Amino acid sequence: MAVPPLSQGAGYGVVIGLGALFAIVVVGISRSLVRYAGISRDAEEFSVARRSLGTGLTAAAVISSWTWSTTLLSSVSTAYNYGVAGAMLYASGNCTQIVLFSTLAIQLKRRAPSVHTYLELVRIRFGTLPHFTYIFFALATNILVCSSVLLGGAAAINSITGMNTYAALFLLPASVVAYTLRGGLRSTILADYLHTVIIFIILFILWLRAYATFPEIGSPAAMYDLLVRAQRNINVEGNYQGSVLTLKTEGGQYFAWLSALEYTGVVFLDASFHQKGVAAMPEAAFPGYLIGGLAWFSIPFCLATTAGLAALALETAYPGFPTYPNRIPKADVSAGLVLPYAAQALLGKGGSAAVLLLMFMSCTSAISAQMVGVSTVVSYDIFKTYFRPTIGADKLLRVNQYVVAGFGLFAAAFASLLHGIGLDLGIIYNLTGIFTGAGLSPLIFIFFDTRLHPAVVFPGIWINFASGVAVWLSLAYHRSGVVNLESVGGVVPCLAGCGTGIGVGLVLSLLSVFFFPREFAWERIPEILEQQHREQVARVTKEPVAAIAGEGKTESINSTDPRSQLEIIENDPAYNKARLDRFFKIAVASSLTIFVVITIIWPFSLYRDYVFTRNFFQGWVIVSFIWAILAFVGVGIFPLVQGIPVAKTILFNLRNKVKNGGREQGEGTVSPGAEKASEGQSNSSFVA
Ligand SMILES: NC(N)=O
Repeated sequence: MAVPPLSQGAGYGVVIGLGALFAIVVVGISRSLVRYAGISRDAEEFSVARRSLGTGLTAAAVISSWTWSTTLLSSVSTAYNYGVAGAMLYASGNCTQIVLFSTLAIQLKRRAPSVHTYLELVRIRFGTLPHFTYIFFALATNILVCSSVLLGGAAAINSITGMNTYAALFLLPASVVAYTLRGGLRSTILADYLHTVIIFIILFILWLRAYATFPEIGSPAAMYDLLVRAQRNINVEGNYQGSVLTLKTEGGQYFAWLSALEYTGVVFLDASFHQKGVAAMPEAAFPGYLIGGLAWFSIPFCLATTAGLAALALETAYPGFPTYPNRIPKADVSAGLVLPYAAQALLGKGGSAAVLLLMFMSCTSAISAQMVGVSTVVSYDIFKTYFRPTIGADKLLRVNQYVVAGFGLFAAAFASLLHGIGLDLGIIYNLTGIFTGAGLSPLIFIFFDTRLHPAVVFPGIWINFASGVAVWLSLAYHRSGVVNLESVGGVVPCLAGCGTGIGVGLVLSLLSVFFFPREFAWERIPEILEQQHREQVARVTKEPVAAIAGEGKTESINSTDPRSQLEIIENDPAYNKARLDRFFKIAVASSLTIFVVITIIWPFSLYRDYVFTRNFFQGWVIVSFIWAILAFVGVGIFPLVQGIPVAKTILFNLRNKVKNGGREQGEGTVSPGAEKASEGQSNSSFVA
């Protein structure tokens, strides 16, 4: 590994200092919203932001919770491995599941608008064992995601500053816990927004440096020439003519399909994505996911087309490249270090500092979303459901907070364990699908079909999982003659294992739907909720169910209870059935179109015996930059514009406070004059 360009002090300074600064800023904004914009603090606000997010913040939340350190590091490594195709295929393989997810978000609003997590829907439909099965796979997904985010981030920080990897693994989550504890979903989204803006700014700087001002490159045409020259030492196995300038890539395709499948599993099973769908207003869910997904595409596409190709062009040609005159060692590529090396070559210490910032931003924004997701699952799906069914909103908020702190510690310890046994970002990235594939097919049927048999969920998902593991390990052994970290982390065995889990689940689901249907009526949800609630209370209080029923349901209802949410939502015109049906149709049509265009037509129309010409390459690079600019408008500027009414409300109330000599009108008070502004709350993405 090359000598770290920055000091350890810089590493600790960013991770601890910037962490503290972010915590202060975000807690400050969060307090202002409570004091001056009428936002209250309880479990409902903590977990689903009162289901009030507008389009802008939903989009910002989606892009930032999908922009992991893994995204930045792996996309650049993939471009380094497979050339221009790697950048494009990383982006396309990981983008469309976000857009496709918008259909699940709307469907949940149409069919089960009162739930906080999709796991509640599983329980309503199938009961306890299927519920626990999905809780297991949902939490496994969160743990794998956090591990890969932390492992990639800590490895990069270690290579840039020499900071101890274990220290980075523990300090990165620590700074997130502070503001997540305080504000829950809304404050993590506000922090995410700030992170995303900074990530885009650094992306623009890198692109402009590589393609406009860097003396060794300086233009897309010069990059092309350097790549052609570098090609003399490079033969990418499986690429047309071994070229880094073709989209015909076998290895890149395997990688893209592994990404598409395993990360569809991640997005659909990870409670934090559903949570943002739940938190979005009905009219904001689809456009929020659409803008977020398309904007996200630009980050790996533009970044990898810049840094991944710059690394290929410079590593053996430019003495300022950290590994010059050698190619980057394989282990460093797998650990995700191509991005820090390229940034250092392009911008010197400034580039290393930029990547350090990128790592901090992307790790903390992803981890905060994961923390809120996990805390919501543990508090609502485990604690409230099985231990304290009548718990109030305030007490549930406490549980949420304990879980946030506990999960932060657990994630750091687990990632340290993986680091200790030699698992790096590349291996975790590949094997994630073994865990996320098993539950994917049944989940799609749970959302979109009413005939699934409970046995397909339990024990069905365990059968899918066991089949996936068997195929994965056998193929690893068959290809390498040995089962070790290297063989089980290979793309092909992992793709086969993930595909098997999904495929077996699909076959079982179809068999059940066509031959053993178990009809479910969505209209029965209120009745089932009531019955399940009575059973939970009876189990905890050890009273007969009939006695609980005699108490009358309102006595044990509070704002965290899906039954009360159902009543609120039923009276909300935003949840009008015809309106939701229309959103659903638009979401299905648009997301399928985007899937077909971005994942099938675009890459496969160019999957031919073709090496980019200089002109084509220039156009390609310019498109990557324009896409990033449009994305910034969507997720950087649009949320700000939508937030203006709430900013006005806060300023109005602050001014009143100053006029009244520091006396407040009361916490959460919105003055009459400002009410007009806060009417925009439902449209305003900063509160809303
Ligand atoms: N978020 C991903 N898959 O990079």
